[in-house]
Amino acid sequence: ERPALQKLLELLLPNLEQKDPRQFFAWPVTDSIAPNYSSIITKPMDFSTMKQKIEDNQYKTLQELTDDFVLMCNNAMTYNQPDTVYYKAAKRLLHTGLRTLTVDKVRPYVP
Ligand SMILES: NC(=O)c1ccc2nc(N)sc2c1
Repeated sequence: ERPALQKLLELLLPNLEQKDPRQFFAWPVTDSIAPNYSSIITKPMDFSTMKQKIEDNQYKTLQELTDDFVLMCNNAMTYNQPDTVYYKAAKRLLHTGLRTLTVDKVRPYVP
């Protein structure tokens, strides 16, 4: 049986993945493409892992998925230097992705 939250997350994830057209965040980063990655980044995260966690019903709230999304972006801004395509893509993804995940609480709706 698929809980309502799981269905919502299955709808949201593709929207976030589309914001990463170069698929820098699609799969776990390997030490072969990123030297010493596993010794620098203690909690790796990527979209394929997030998808598996959704399917395994491991997210109990939207905030938990949001936390993994932020972790994924911050990892890239930790490992990669600011002048790299990876850092710049992570910074942009973080901001555009958070708009999708965060209902706009700043300006309450005035009917
Ligand atoms: N998500 C990342 O931090 C990331 C992704 C891909 C990639 N390819 C490299 N040669 S370094 C690198 C870092």
